[in-house]
Amino acid sequence: MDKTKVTMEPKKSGGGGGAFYVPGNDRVFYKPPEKKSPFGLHVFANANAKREGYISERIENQHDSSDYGKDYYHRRKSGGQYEQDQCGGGYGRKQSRYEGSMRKHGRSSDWDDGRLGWQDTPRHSSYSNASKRHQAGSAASPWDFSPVEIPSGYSIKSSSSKHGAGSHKLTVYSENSESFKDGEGDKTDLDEEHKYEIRESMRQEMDYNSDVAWYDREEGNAMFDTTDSSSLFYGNDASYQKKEAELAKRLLRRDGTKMTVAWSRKMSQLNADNARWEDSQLSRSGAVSATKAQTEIDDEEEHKVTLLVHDTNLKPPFLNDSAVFTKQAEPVMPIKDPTSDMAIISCKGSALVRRIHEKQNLNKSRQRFWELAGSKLGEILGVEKTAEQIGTDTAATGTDGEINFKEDAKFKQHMKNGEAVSEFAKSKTISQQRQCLPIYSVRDELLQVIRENQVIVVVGETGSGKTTQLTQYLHEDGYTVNGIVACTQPRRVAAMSVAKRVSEEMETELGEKVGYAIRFEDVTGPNTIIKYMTDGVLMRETLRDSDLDKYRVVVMDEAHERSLNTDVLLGILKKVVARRRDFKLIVTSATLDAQKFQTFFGSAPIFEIPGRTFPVTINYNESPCEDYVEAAVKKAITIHITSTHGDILIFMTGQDEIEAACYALSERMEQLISTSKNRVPKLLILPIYSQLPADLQAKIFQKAEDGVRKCIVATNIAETSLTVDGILYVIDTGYCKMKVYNPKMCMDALQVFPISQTAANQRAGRAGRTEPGTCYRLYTKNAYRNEMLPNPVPEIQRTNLGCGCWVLLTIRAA
Ligand SMILES: Nc1ncnc2c1ncn2[C@@H]1O[C@H](COP(=O)(O)OP(=O)(O)OP(=O)(O)O)[C@@H](O)[C@H]1O
Repeated sequence: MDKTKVTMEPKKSGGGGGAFYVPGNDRVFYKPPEKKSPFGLHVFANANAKREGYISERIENQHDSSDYGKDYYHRRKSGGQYEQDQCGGGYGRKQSRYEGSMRKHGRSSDWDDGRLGWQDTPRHSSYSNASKRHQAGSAASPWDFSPVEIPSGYSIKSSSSKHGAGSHKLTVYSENSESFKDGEGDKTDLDEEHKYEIRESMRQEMDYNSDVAWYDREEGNAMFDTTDSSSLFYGNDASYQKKEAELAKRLLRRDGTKMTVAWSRKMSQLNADNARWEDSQLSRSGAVSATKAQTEIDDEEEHKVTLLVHDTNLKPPFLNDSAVFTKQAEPVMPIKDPTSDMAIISCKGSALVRRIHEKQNLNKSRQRFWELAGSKLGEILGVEKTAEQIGTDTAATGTDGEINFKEDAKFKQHMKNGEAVSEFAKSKTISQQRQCLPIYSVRDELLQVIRENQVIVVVGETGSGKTTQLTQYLHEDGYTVNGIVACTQPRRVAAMSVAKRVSEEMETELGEKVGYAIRFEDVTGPNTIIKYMTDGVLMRETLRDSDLDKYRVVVMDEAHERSLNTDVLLGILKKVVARRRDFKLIVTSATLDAQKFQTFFGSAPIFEIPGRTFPVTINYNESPCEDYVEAAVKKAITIHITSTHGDILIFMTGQDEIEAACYALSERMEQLISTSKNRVPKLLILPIYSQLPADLQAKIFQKAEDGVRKCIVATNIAETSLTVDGILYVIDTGYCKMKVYNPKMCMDALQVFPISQTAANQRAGRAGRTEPGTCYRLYTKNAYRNEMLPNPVPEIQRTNLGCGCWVLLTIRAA
């Protein structure tokens, strides 16, 4: 008989764990202080004891352990059914179920073949695996019966080392065991021996496990549902198989394949997230006051670090409601009368724009739906990209595959030499054209005033030659011998186009004697003596060189626009003028509001340029128009049909309106061509706004084909300094977008407002530059006089000054 005697002794070592001592092998096994084990004696014993009414009997006899042992052994001997159930039935099944995990730990021996009754508690890892599996389906613990008070912690000694290290076990003999077939004497001896062994071992193990169960239950752990008769250790085979099937089903995907560990984790995470969301919803709704706190901390949790960031110190003061940084609670509205027709119409916006947007969005989504090229489906079906799509994709990509986002913003490569369109330009040489300008008649007086004064304010009508001629006169008068003559413009397109024109007049390459510098593009060289630039670029240069040493004269053009950069620059240049005696400043303005500049610079002389190149006829609407975009489109079509020649320039407020107007124009032209019996001349529709790529912006300066009329739809970037040869008609809607700072929201907002009278005159001035022109104002004369401000509200009064202040602080620090 292969028998191992096991005796139990009180624990020698402290702590919750115990030592397994195997005599003859002198090997001590540490038993970890586990709280529970589904494989140990306690479970087996408790489950069966409950079935047999053993526990109640045991409680009755707990003061007489020998009797209890006897009773137990007696029943073992006589209760055949019981023995069979334990050794060959229920437990056999249980053992086979967990065989894998046990063998993993090298416990394979003869007691592992299912014949033997029970075995010691598995190691921690197999325990934890099993517990994890059962927690999913179990609601209560098998230790849920009343616990018995017993001393905790015992060590177990094995009386035999026959099975080698690690094969210690408690043995219960089965009926078909060899020992039972031996003689009666042997049997009696064995009975006596096992009476003690079983009584002690059973009691100690059960006591230990009951103790564990007691503490475990207190902690809220539940491994097995004692109320569930189909629980694992109750031996209900059908329900066990059902649970197995459920578990297997849960580990399968919908397509029948097995779940990977990652997927299973994902599912668990998803379930956990859902549960957390439900908890938060419940607590928010007030249905529960708090959720149960997690008391168990697993290994992963231990490694997690929770960072608590207190935002009280990080919150910037301007986000703190208590700090007030402005005394002005209301935004400064650049509007004369908020109840006027124009103000109300500007708030309502254009109905045509809304209609077209809806239509375009619908078309776009349809187009996207059918557009297979470039998509995955397109690749599968072999749909190739069109040349246009490839061009768009690779336009900004350089030879090495790098993306150059600034490439599109460069004007120089797109600007071709201007071809004359008007009779004025065609019939006269450039020098003759220059001599026709109003400024030419006052050239000498002007130069004399400049020689005598350090700061001069020059006022003149649109097209009188301030921008293009003044710089050349200064060059001719010797101001470029030891310095550069700079001319600032509020807008990039103006700086670029004027530089181009002056380089043509001076018969030099753009970038040589005459150049321009705008954001992302510096077309100047070492020989540059006349430099056009945006006011923003000059302001940046003052950060590097506060005295602007390389400049001899600075012409601040279109100062009446009162952009933020212009106003800041005026302040900076005033100091430069004070520091440098050789420096000259000329401020040009299209309005008679020049006294302000005069005063600012300490009674600087104002020089007026009389007259204009060509007259401009102004036409007003008889009544206010509700939809100015619709009215502008109609007016353009009317001009196109009724007039013989001359290009059209329409002013809109922004990109969305421009796109809508271009769409409506092309749609109506198509209708016109298809319905008209007479031949309708072509209309070339050209949008221009600041966000448009430079190549498309440059198109407005190119001559259209013969017999084709250009119709430019622009924002106010075409309002000043721009000369497009051939423009005879200007359609002025009377509105523009302006940035206004809202102190309540602490943000700038871009809103549509009626323009000022000065701006209206500037718009009209885009016609009549190379031949007499007409301006159609889509508002009444009364509105011009009473609903428009005479001058625009300076940007410095209506926008956020954060950026300007930074610049000034930087200059002061430099
Ligand atoms: N690209 C061009 N093609 C043809 N003529 C041009 C061109 N640019 C300027 N001119 C001529 O030069 C004139 C003066 O233009 P300039 O821009 O200097 O006037 P301005 O007084 O600055 O006007 P504004 O204040 O409106 O900018 C124009 O009226 C026009 O006759």
